[in-house]
Amino acid sequence: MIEKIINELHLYEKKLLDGLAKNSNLTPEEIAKLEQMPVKAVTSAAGMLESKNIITVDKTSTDNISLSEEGKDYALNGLPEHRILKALQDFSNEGKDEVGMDEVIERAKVSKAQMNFSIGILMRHHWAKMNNGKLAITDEGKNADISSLPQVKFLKFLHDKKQITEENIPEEFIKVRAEFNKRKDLLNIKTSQDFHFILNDIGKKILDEGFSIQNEATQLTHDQLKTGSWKNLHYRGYDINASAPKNYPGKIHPLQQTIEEIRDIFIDMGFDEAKGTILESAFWNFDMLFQPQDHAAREMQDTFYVSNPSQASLPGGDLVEKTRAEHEHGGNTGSEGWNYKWNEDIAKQIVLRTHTTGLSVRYLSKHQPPLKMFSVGRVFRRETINYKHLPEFHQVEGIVAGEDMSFKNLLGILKEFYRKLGFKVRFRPAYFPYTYLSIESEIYVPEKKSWMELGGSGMFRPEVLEPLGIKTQVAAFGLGIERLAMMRYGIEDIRMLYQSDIGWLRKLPVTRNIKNF
Ligand SMILES: N[C@@H](Cc1ccccc1)C(=O)O
Repeated sequence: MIEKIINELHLYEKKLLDGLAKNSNLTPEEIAKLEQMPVKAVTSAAGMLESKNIITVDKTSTDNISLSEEGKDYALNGLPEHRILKALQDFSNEGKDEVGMDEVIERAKVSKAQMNFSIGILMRHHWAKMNNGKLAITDEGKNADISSLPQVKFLKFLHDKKQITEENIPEEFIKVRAEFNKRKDLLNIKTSQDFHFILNDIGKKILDEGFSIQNEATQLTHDQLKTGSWKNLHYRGYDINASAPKNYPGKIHPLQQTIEEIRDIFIDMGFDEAKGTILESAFWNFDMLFQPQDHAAREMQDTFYVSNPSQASLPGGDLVEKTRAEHEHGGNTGSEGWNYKWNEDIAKQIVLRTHTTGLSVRYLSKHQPPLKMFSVGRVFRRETINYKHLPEFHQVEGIVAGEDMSFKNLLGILKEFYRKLGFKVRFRPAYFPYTYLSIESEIYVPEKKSWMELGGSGMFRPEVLEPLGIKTQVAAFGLGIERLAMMRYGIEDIRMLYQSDIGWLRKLPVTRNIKNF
């Protein structure tokens, strides 16, 4: 029985017992020195031994009392109430038994607050009374011997001693000591802990039995393995209950995770992925989308314009002239167009793309229907930042073009896409210069009790399709991604997606795909 206990003792436990065998009155620091181990190891080994009922740890805490800075000041210059009493005594000796407050304050060198606080004490001791707003000294006040007051003596005592433990305070000061407890900031009290280890019966038996202290092998060396000396080493047992540090494995950022899932969904639905650039000419970003050159979205306060490079080149062929025709008079579509003079220079401006829809028309300029294309990318708008707006965010853009493509098909595609992500959305009529019919998808946010816009879509207008030579219907959509990520991960503020505060990220599960969460 005892042997089993001894076998299970850790090195530091043995060392502690060994120390106690030499002298049972040692402090943790003394044992640490004697047994060559850290003090912390002594206290934690003591805890282990106590839990095994081998020793008892007797913890005593001692309060060490000393004067605070304020206390020291009072020890040297007197407590405020005593300084006031002294001032009143002096005034009385000069023949003045009633003195105005301000005069007393000045002579006693106390603050107004100290004065207010002291008046109560002076009256309680019957040293002074208030008389028409003046302080009047009493006979008791006149005869009081300040230097023999217990408060004065105790302060002086503490000042001379510098520090004293609670138990060693002399009898005569016990009452003032308690009184000082009620006065804030006079005393500093530091509590120190003392440990005393007492061997229990099992502890004594262990020492009678005796044990050897072998240093334990922690890391095996090449040599020990080669020579076979590892066979004779003493190994420390594993403590499977020991707490281990928390592990935070790397994981894909929720926004990236959402993007990858969206990609998977469109690829599953048979879409081809296209990629574009962040810098885009106004021609592709706006003009090709039949967005008039005086359209509000093109203003500086909505769009980031790039000054270097200052101009984009426009595509060759007749695309530019056809676009001019759409804007000026609607081309051959039967539309009137916007009825203004289209300016090539404005189309040459370079912007940080405000949407990914420019990419869709670029794609249509190179590919003929039937086709299904999607693209994920960053877009930029001069937005005021708040819980659902950022000046930079991601969109998933897409077009579906084909003979039988209809507006109903578009609704079906959108519905299916959101369903696959786990969302139910509603559609609201909307307006975009380049689509008709146009809709906006919205999702309900219970926390905000309101609907949040997720993105626009619609059927490209003839004015968009004619210059491209596209003869079929084209359904198009451009959907925000950050807001979807917000909803999926229960984030109330879109900014969290871009903050380096990783607290909330750590709590997320380490799954690549949480499609059916
Ligand atoms: N480009 C629009 C969305 C959209 C795309 C395609 C068609 C219609 C609307 C936006 O940024 O909000």
